[in-house]
Amino acid sequence: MRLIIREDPADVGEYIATYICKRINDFEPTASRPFVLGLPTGSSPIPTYKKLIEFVKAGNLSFKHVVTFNMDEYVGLPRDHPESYHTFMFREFFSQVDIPPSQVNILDGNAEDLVAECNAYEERIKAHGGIELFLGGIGEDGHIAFNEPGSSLASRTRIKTLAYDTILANARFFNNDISAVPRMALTVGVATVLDAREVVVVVTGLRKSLALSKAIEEGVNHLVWSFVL
Ligand SMILES: N[C@@H]1[C@@H](O)[C@H](O)[C@@H](COP(=O)(O)O)O[C@@H]1O
Repeated sequence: MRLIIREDPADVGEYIATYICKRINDFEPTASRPFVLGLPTGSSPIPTYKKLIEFVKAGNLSFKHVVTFNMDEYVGLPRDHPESYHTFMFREFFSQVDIPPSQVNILDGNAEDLVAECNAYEERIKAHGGIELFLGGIGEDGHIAFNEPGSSLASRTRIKTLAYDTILANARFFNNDISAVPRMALTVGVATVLDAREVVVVVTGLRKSLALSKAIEEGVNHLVWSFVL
């Protein structure tokens, strides 16, 4: 694991976006050999998305041959709800870069059979040869994607009930109305993330300092995310 410290969220975004840009360009993706990129939602990756958009607009990066897999999605929230992760991703990123929508993969939290949806997602990742680089964020309680504390390190894409702390933290996106926050989500598992050839986790803000210190200073642990990364 490498810990890279930058001055503020904008610098973090610039560093990560520059890194992802280089990884994609060095990979020289084509239609038959696309770059497979895992992506998160949340406020932490927004500066990275902003920079990546700038690189695309400046002609230094293209998502034409990139296939993306998002980490998670709420269960039962309409796809066009302003806080669904579908809406978030298209608003903050996909609509502003040249990625063909057919190359975007996001879990469907309204699928009739949620278990089948999760299993099919794992299969789709496998069919693409696995994820080259998984960008992730963490919650204040140390979760990655929606793998709440206690999630198995061997976990795969599945349905998860959100921890109360996560519901509280995410209420800020639902007019601070706790009852409006979905109780369940579909999420890639810890093992799904770890299978990626490279994982980059963006951690910004004082609220994440305890989770980060545990990741850096303590051992591998299923109670606080990705300590394995
Ligand atoms: N499921 C998402 C996580 O994937 C994300 O990492 C976390 C942190 O969000 P933020 O970056 O806004 O702190 O929020 C949600 O719980």
